[in-house]
Amino acid sequence: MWGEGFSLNIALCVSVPQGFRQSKGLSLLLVNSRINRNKHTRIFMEMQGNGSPTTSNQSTINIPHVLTVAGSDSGAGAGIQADLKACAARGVYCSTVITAVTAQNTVGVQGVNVVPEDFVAEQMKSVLSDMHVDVVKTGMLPSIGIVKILHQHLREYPVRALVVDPVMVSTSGDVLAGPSVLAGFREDLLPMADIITPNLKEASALLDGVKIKTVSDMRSAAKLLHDMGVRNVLVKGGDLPDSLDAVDIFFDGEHLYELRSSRIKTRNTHGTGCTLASCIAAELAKGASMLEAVKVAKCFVETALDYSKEIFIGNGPQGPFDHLMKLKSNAHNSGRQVRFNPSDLFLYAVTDSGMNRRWGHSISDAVKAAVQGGATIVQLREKDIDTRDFVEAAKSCLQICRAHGVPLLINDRIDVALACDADGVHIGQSDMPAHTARALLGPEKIIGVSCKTPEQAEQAWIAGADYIGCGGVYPTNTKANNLTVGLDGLKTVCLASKLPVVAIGGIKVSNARPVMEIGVPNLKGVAVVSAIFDSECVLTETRKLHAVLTEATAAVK
Ligand SMILES: Cc1ncc(COP(=O)(O)OP(=O)(O)O)c(N)n1
Ligand SMILES: Cc1nc(C(=O)O)sc1CCOP(=O)(O)O
Ligand SMILES: [Mg+2]
Repeated sequence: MWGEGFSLNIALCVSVPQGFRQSKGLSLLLVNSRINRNKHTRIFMEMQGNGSPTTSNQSTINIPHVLTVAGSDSGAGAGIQADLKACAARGVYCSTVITAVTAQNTVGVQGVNVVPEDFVAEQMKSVLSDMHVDVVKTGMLPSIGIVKILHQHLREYPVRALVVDPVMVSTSGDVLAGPSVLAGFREDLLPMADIITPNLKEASALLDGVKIKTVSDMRSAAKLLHDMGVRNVLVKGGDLPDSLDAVDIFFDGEHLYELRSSRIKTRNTHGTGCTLASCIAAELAKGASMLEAVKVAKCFVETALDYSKEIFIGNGPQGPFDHLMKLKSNAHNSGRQVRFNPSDLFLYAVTDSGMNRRWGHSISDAVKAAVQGGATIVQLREKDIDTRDFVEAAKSCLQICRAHGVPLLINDRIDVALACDADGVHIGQSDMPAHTARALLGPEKIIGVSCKTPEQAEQAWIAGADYIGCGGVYPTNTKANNLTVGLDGLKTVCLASKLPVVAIGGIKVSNARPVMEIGVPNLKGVAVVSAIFDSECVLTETRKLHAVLTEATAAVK
């Protein structure tokens, strides 16, 4: 509370992304924290009773924040309640502006009570004038007046992104926003929105009743909606007749992406639209790119539907699903704020038990030295170790990596990754298929796939991988019978890949530079085994390689 005798902490973001508001008159000090991976490091400035700010060293975690502007669903499957659960499941704070209160259950909507416009405005002001909101997500906007109020507030309090779910008709077929609101969407919200996520009926309504019956119609609709001023469009094809897959079309103004996932057979689909949009907002708030946010959101919804396909709540035709089931069944706290940052691939250290034995290093000592020397990601590639020992070694390495904010991946062994709650896995073309690994690990974990061709890179992307490893760039003795693709092969794969790439195979201090100099932006770094682990002093060798990579990267820029 403000006032005499009270001490108040005001947290300020140090790295202020584009569009973020900054409080006036308070200076910013950078507190560097590698653990706080989304860089929203904060400092506290204590406002004493006399109002004069004094700095303290206290640093806090800035939880990414989504504000949802939507209607309440008494059955809690959709609306504000779904948004809150989705954001909680994605580790994001969610504040709420309630636009309408609906009496609703699994049968349908029994009543709607629209909140007076003045009071919607008051809620918006309360949140936006006080809290640091990263992303606003909209759901049910029942009147054009409310759309206008939202538009005014977003102009006054700009946020980093606006996600618009143009809710018009409930899944039960009840009207939640009449045709008069369409004008508000077209004139005010779409030109401001970073993404709009209509289903087929909503896309059709926004496009004056145009018929959308096929994937090809969805593609045209996405382009037409983009022409209305919105930066990205996701047309959801859940209602597409005769489709075995759930097909969505994503258009970013340049590329059209067909995002397919398997259709989960369940009655519990109430609230999937709200959840998807909230998940997109949550991922954007955490710093993801739009395509990445959409892919994670789709994967989250698919996983949540799958996990809750047998639950039974209510007696109507459409039940809610459980957003937190995945969390409950996998109740680890990963301690990582951001799931994957491609720049983590910069210096990728891959362990080898033979080399560690040769030099008398334990796995965890070797990993510690690599991380201290500047490794930005670690993979445990232990081909000849008992599973029990592997899990134990992985747990100790995880502690080391977490302390340095470095992700730890497990090679080949999804079971070991799950057992120790590693940050992800790396798998090859003959290991478990990437889409199966994704289904087992859920949307949070990092998945890397070895690829030697553009086709494999495309498959990895479709399967939901986060990055690809491409090699052998040079001949290597570490992996038997490995095909060398060379620098040219690496470049071809990088150019074709929609995912970030790390180069691997025979890379060392003396030849790393030409790899980084191939000049393709999605080549993010090199993965090495012998260059650092086949040595007495892993720390020194890692430092040397880090220096070479840093120099080469600076030269390329
Ligand atoms: C980063 C990275 N890239 C490629 C590989 C090779 O994986 P894979 O083809 O499955 O071969 P093994 O390493 O399992 O022998 C990798 N491990 N890491
Ligand atoms: C594990 C691995 N995968 C490769 C691939 O081409 O996919 S090459 C490789 C071995 C890399 O070891 P070093 O750095 O000692 O050459
Ligand atoms: Mg493998």
